[in-house]
Amino acid sequence: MLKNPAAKYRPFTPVHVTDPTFARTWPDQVIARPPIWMSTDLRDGNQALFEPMDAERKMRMFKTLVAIGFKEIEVAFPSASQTDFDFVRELIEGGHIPDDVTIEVLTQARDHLIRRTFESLRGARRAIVHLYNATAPNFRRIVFDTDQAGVKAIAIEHARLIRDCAATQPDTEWVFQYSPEVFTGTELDFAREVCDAVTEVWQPTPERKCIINLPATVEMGTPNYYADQIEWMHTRLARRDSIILSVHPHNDRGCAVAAAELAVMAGADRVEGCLFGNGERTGNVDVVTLALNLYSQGVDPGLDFSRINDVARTVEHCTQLPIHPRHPYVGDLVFTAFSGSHQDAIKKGLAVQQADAIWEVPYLPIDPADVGRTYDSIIRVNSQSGKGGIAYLLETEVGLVMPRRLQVEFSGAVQRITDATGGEMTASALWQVFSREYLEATAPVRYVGHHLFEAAQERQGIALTVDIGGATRELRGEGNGPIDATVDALRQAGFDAAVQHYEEHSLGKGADARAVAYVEMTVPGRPGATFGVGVHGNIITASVLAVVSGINRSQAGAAVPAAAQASAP
Ligand SMILES: CC(=O)SCCNC(=O)CCNC(=O)[C@H](O)C(C)(C)COP(=O)(O)OP(=O)(O)OC[C@H]1O[C@@H](n2cnc3c(N)ncnc32)[C@H](O)[C@@H]1OP(=O)(O)O
Ligand SMILES: CC(C)C(=O)C(=O)O
Ligand SMILES: [Mg+2]
Repeated sequence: MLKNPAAKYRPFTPVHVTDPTFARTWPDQVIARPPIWMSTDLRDGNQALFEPMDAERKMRMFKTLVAIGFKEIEVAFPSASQTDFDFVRELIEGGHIPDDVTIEVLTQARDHLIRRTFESLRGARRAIVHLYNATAPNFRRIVFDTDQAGVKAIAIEHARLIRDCAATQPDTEWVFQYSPEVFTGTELDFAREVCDAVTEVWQPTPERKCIINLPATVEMGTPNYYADQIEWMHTRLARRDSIILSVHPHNDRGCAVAAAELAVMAGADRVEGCLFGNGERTGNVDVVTLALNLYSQGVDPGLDFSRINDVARTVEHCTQLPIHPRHPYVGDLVFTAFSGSHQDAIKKGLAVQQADAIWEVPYLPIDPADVGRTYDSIIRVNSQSGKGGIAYLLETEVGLVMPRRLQVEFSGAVQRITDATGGEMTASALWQVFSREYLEATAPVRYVGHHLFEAAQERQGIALTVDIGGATRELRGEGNGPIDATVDALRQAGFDAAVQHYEEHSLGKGADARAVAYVEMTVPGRPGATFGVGVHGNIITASVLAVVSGINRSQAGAAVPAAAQASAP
């Protein structure tokens, strides 16, 4: 890279420098309704592929665009190839175009290409013929080897030919569209001069409008510059009431979505783009993001992405290009949170969100369900996660509703693993860790069985059979309930502890339902509390197991008590 890029690159010239009388109003505008959408997936998107779509892919893309709700679809550059020409014929002759959908085709400003274009459209009910020629200074000089008058003459001459060709096919309702290619790099007054000259030929009326499309063929400046250019044209074009003002942003600087939104605020009526931003180089503007941005503001975009994954798979099939996992609204990871505080907020948000209320779940700009995504993969657990995500996954996938302090305790165990492995943990991996940590600890005490009996003064008695260090022991205890009695029995073997908190709930439903019991225990002489967990088909057994689990966990690293050793055979 150059130390002094100014030696090679020119900065963009702001509109107010070339026209000091210009006073922008777009920053105060709010987009309250959608623009007219035009999909150019089958033209600009198609011309940018390693392998342009074949007939099957084109038809599949066309039907998908129709199903989404596009009413204007640029279907081909018919004079470019037989495939494109045949596709237009197939759409018309095969009756594939719904009455409320208008097809559009592109042509260069060259006689034989225009004539071939009209041939492809024979029999169409309604069609938009899109004429373009580059108007920017470097194109005038390098591509056309001409001056302003020369490129203006090309536009006028071929606008006339289009008008005349259309007159020979009067059964079709024609709409004309003109694009001064590389509008973003064209002197504004010259762009206006050429557009005015074209509309002078076409003589549009408020009832039969033509389309003037102002492409950011190459995105050259910040989106506010594009908005200024659009507002300048919007307020200065001749026959404005007879023009649908269209924009066509590309994404060279990564700002196409912003440019399109600001352009609509600046007076554009229509936006051309592609699904998920396919298109030349860095792509055309992503119409899906634009539409769902509107949706997230409470504005119906008029395009239906309620099955966005299906649309994504179709686009990937047709373009043979992958969609990035972080692509807005559609990427595999965009409704996923890895970091702990995000997971915690999402979990809390989802818990309180009412189905018919204003969406307020933190970190998720829209409800994933609205675009056919599920909550399943929202929360994932890795080394950046905290207790919230872990608890959410175990609750939704396994049915475990952990007490809050257990969540904190268990997240430490998970953290040690994710720190060591660096990887993600699925719900089933978390359950394995949980089982190992709480349910499978059998030392120093392994539960063998128990039976309850009534002790004196209506107290609960327990005969608890355990294995300690390989020796089977029967411990007897009493208490005001089974848990208290189990604690008492284990005390006989030297395992002293007190239960501070107890919770139990069912795991699963119906005949297969089991109970899960959580006990929080303290041990004399040891700081803090420890959890024990038991899972069993019988709720009492689950509680007894929870106490044994708590004893084992609280004994980790401690010497086996003398009472336990003394009585071992
Ligand atoms: C910004 C855009 O996306 S514009 C759309 C671009 N899309 C495509 O080009 C895809 C389809 N294109 C094609 O199949 C071919 O390029 C065709 C059929 C249009 C033309 O093919 P060819 O005649 O062989 O020309 P080629 O592909 O080399 O294009 C360059 C020629 O087009 C001319 N040209 C470029 N744009 C225009 C225009 N809008 N109007 C008139 N001529 C133009 C150039 O001056 C050049 O002419 P030259 O050969 O006399 O120097
Ligand atoms: C043909 C025109 C509209 C185009 O695709 C562009 O300028 O990007
Ligand atoms: Mg383009």
